[in-house]
Amino acid sequence: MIEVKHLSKTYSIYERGHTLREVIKTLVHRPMKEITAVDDLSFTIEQGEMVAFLGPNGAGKSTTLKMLTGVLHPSAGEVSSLGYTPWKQRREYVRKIGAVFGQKSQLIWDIPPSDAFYMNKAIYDIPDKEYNETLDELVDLLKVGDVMRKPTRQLSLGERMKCEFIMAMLHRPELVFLDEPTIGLDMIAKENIRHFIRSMNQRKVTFILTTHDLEDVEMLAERVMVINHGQIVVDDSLSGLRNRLGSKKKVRMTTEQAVPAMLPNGLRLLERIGPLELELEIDTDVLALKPFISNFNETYGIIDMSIEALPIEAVMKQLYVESSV
Ligand SMILES: Nc1ncnc2c1ncn2[C@@H]1O[C@H](COP(=O)(O)OP(=O)(O)OP(=O)(O)O)[C@@H](O)[C@H]1O
Repeated sequence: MIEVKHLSKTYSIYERGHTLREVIKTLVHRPMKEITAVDDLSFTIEQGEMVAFLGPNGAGKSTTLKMLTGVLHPSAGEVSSLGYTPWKQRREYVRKIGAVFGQKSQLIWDIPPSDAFYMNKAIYDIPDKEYNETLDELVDLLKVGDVMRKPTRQLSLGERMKCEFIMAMLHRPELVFLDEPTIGLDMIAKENIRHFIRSMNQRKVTFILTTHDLEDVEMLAERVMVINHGQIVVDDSLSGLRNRLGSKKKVRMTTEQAVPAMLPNGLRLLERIGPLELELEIDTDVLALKPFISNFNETYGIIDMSIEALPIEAVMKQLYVESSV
């Protein structure tokens, strides 16, 4: 469905001086500097996949998405998406794709979403029957029957985001790009939006998602692509990514006596919550759970304890750090 081969993007920017002397010098001669935002990316995405595109700030995610949506021309490489070269056949291509940007609205501030939907009907040339059926279905799924008739400016962020999704899905796109789709939403609104995305994905709509919200990733993604410095660091299933932590677990415990800062091999202090309460990371390949528990109980007296797998956040932190050196 999407085939990306050796995709690269280099931005040329003017270098600015730091000192007044340098700034004056650059008024006469402005030296150029090149920034490689995307560096030789190759991957394929099949129909019906739900892929999270992750990476630290400045990793090259937005630049990649802009090339995949056809907004930006690459410096090198090829993309075939739904049979189109996005930046060359943009007019035809945008009829097949949808996009929701958490930080950018596609609705019009002073008019109700229902009117904006009708404008999209005209833009995409959607036949009456198809439009009415799709709208009824989406309104029902997202429960925005009354909301969509109020001017957009009067809507809460959660209500507006639901309408943004309707706007993006009305022409029944096969492929949808989501950029931070749940940013700023409360827990209930996030869950509603995630539920909607999942139900569309069950109907074989392909989603490519970029987010810094790892809960979005845990709740939605099946495949995770991590990029840093414009290159793919990891391309794996969500469970495969979790397994990378393998034998590491998070232990939270309250003891009768304070645990000192110096810890045996295989243990790492994550957080000291109180004088007698702390969170540790244990690598069970180095230190097995059984001797760790009996040893700690004998020495410090365990009052309370919980052990759980490290969250995806820990994997990501490790990956970002490793790929930055
Ligand atoms: N229009 C531009 N001109 C020059 N440099 C740019 C431009 N857009 C992005 N960059 C640079 O390219 C690199 C990648 O930026 P990009 O916006 O793709 O990262 P990102 O992964 O989306 O980051 P974030 O998570 O912060 O949105 C950064 O170093 C950025 O400064």
